[in-house]
Amino acid sequence: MADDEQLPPGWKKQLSRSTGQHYYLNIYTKKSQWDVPDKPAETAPSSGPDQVQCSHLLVKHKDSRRPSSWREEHITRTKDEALDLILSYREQIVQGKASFADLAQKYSDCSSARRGGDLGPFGKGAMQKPFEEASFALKVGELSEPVFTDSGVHVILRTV
Ligand SMILES: O=C(CCc1ccccc1)N[C@H](Cc1nc2ccccc2[nH]1)C(=O)O
Repeated sequence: MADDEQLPPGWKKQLSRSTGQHYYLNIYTKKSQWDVPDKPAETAPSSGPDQVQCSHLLVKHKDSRRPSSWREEHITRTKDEALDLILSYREQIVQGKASFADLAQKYSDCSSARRGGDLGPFGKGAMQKPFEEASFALKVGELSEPVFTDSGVHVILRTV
């Protein structure tokens, strides 16, 4: 049975009062495990990447923060109509009938349209919260569900 001194750094051997079995406590995260640890205790739960890179397709509506874009000087569609458009674009992308970059370039109401929707790398605090939370929740290559911000309705593709 490994004693504390033989354990990798950051672990403490404990005795379970309920089962009489030994378990191992990570002294940093306070997480415990039954198996004898074979590597140093992680010092903090992994908090994910500092930055992500995403492309997005934005459809604005009459209640958007700035209901104007390179495509349309005065945007009058409703939020529901914007959502319907985003869902139709998303469906075309999922079915492989069009590429994300093509549709963003043609239809996005954001100036990033000229780059196929690419926003470049960004960290936390750079974008409106709903957009940030959706972006950081995506895996690389994953497409978001519709995301609502003050700018309008987005679909987001995480690229890096
Ligand atoms: O704020 C911008 C520029 C965004 C941008 C960032 C980096 C590179 C290129 C563009 N455009 C807004 C529309 C808009 N609102 C957004 C909210 C979150 C992410 C991208 C967004 N785009 C607008 O045009 O009203």
